[in-house]
Amino acid sequence: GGRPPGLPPGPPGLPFLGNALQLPSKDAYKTFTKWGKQYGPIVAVKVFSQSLIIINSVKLAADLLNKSSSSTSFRITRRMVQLSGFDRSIPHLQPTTEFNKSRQYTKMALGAIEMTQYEPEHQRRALRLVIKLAQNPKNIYNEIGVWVALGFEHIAYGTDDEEDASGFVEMGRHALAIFTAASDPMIVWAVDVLPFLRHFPSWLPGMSFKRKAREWKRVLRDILNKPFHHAVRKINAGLTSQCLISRVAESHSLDSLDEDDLVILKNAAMNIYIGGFDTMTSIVASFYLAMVLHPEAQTRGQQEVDSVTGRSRLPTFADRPNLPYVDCIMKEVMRWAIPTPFLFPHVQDPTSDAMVDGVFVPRGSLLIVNTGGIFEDPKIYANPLQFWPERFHDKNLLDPLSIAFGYARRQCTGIHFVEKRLWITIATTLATLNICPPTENNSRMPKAEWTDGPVRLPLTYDAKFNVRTPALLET
Ligand code: HEM
Repeated sequence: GGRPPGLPPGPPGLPFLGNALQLPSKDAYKTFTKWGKQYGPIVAVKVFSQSLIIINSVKLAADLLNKSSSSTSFRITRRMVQLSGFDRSIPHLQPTTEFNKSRQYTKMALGAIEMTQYEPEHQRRALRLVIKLAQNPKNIYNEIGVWVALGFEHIAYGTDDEEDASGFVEMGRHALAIFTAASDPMIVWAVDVLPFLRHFPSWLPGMSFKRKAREWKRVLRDILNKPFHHAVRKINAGLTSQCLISRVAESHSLDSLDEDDLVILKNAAMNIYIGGFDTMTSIVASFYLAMVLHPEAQTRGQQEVDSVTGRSRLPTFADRPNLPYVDCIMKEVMRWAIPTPFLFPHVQDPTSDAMVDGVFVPRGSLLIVNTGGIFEDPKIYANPLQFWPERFHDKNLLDPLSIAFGYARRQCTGIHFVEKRLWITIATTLATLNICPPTENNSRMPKAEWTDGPVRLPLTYDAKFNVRTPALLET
């Protein structure tokens, strides 16, 4: 059939399959950028019967996802997500009352005010990471990953680091791996394409998804319940520090929640706990990678921090107005190494088509913002592949943090957390460490390369973390 008027242009596809065979299996955002150059800032492709609208323009993204957010905040329904029970976690909830409630809960722990009250804890935890890296530079990823996980465990469930003997970090990682496999828009499970398969018994060939879904459900049940009950036991014994569960206990009393509210609360806590594992590990690891590769930026950052602290104390949030270059580094890391190069697709209301800025958006289309492509657009950022924090002295330049976290009512619930935790981690690192290549002769210089997928991480690399201000690490 012909294209409806107003449907954006795009690569021609095959009958039935549409553009399925052209869908990139690697570096999707680079293919989206290439299509953008070829067909314009908005591109339509079809995979089987599913329309994808790829947005390569900041203005169109805002018009579609902010201004028209009441009809563009849906999510795609994935069978594996439903079968395994992850459909009640925020990224997959449709914009319903449950969705609003769940986001309301996460705000009680991650809101702007809560994150400001949490500043002393952000400072303590940034210092803890720096000490860990100085002590054990052999396994950067593991140190950062465990540090990230324990940080969220504290915010969601009020646990102290020592308590992780309970194994919640491993449990969280396992649950996140499952969530990712079930949700990855580039992985097509047979049951997603041919939904009737779910009615077949699991012992038939090709039905392994059923067994998988059952196994995943068990993991999900543990991650929803075990840390939650641990928190409740501690609250009842009067032992917890402030966390999501304790805040809810104070404001509503946990006993007053009905069965359904309890499920919503457990899912919200779980979303706080594992929602930021990969993105946060990615951005922190990319910051250290940038420092290894760009000693000039590192030195400039260290000089700025030293000029404010006199090397006699650690930086604090009160210093932020006097540390503009630290802000530049944060923005540049987010731009250069965006963990989520194409957001998490929104979906146009499955019951109605839309016309936005003269663009026809068929009902149920996947709306994919190519953030990674926008961050590498030379018309916005000169020499985009270069890591160069100084570019952000220009106050008119698009702030990457203003679009990296997505749009309107689906905007990332972790945004205030990241803005605080990442900033203080950068400032504390500059104050205390020299990050160097792993060998003197630069023979094992890390590369600026990332894994593929909806959340990308820098490829593993080695670095040296030399302490430059030992007195500041003595706590
Ligand atoms: C550098 C770090 C992070 C980046 C780049 C990031 C990015 C994103 C993006 C692009 C989305 C999709 C927004 C949209 O659909 O418009 C998202 C959603 C989400 N993020 Fe983050 N995120 C980060 C950290 C975190 C953290 C720390 C948490 C929690 C502690 C978190 C929890 C969530 C949740 C629950 C959603 C789903 C929101 C919804 O569907 O309504 N993220 N994030």
